[in-house]
Amino acid sequence: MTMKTIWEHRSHDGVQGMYSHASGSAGRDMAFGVFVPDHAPGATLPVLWYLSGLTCTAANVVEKGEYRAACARHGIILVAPDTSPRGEGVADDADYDLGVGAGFYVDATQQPWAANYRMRSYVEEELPAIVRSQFPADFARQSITGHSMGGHGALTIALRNPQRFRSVSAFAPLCAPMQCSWGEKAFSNYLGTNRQAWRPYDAVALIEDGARLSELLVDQGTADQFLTEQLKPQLLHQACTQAGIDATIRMQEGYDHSYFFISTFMSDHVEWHAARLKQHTAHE
Ligand SMILES: N[C@@H](CCC(=O)N[C@@H](CS)C(=O)NCC(=O)O)C(=O)O
Repeated sequence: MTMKTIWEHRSHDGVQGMYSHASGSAGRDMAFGVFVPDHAPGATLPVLWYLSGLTCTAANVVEKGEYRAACARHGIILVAPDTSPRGEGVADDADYDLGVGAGFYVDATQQPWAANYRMRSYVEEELPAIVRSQFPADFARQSITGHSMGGHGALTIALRNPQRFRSVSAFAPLCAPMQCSWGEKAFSNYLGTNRQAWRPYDAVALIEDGARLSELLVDQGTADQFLTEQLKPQLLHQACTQAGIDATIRMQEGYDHSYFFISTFMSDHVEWHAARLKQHTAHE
């Protein structure tokens, strides 16, 4: 496996880089961002995964997420994957909510998507192996967060892999994609019409089916234009209450769906994860 450095810049007492590699899951080169705070020679640092939303590349959060000062303060590596395969020959759609920029963190089973749209395998398996081999990452200490479609990705990946992540949070996540038009459109195209096959990709359905976390943190703007039709935090709240999951869902007055909202609460999230990443567990 060869990783290429696209660029690196010193920033906030660390190095922000953009890298790429030939991905087996996506069948194309995939770019991803990594911020590594300064650290002692030989030391390894905990990892926070950040999954992005519709229309994003790995660059949006790197440019507008404002996470570096908090990550440097807490000694946390942040990894930002792309949201879909892209490039010549990759299936696409004219709409922004399907195809390139809209991978939904699923492994597609339907044509024409199945060949390249394997973002579940990419984010859960392939990219972690690369990060582990190329960066000073302590994989015993991982947390995950994301925005919108990426918040859906973070919640569902954490619910499916509770032993792997110390903590999960999200900014304006799609809480129940099976119950909104973005999710229904994506899942019927990528996964087919059998809704049972959608359930491993829906946070509320996963909780209804028995997946458990001890806690989660969500920030949601009240002026978010997608709140009512797509995001539906009340469904996550209900599911968590019934399942005994300690869900902190903070409605933030006047904030919209943009990176102006995300960057406002980013340091809160990094700090929340840092507190959990620093705790010692029984097997340490
Ligand atoms: N393009 C869509 C909105 C897509 C959108 O808001 N994407 C969010 C994630 S769901 C985003 O982060 N966009 C990129 C950015 O703001 O940098 C529209 O016109 O309604």
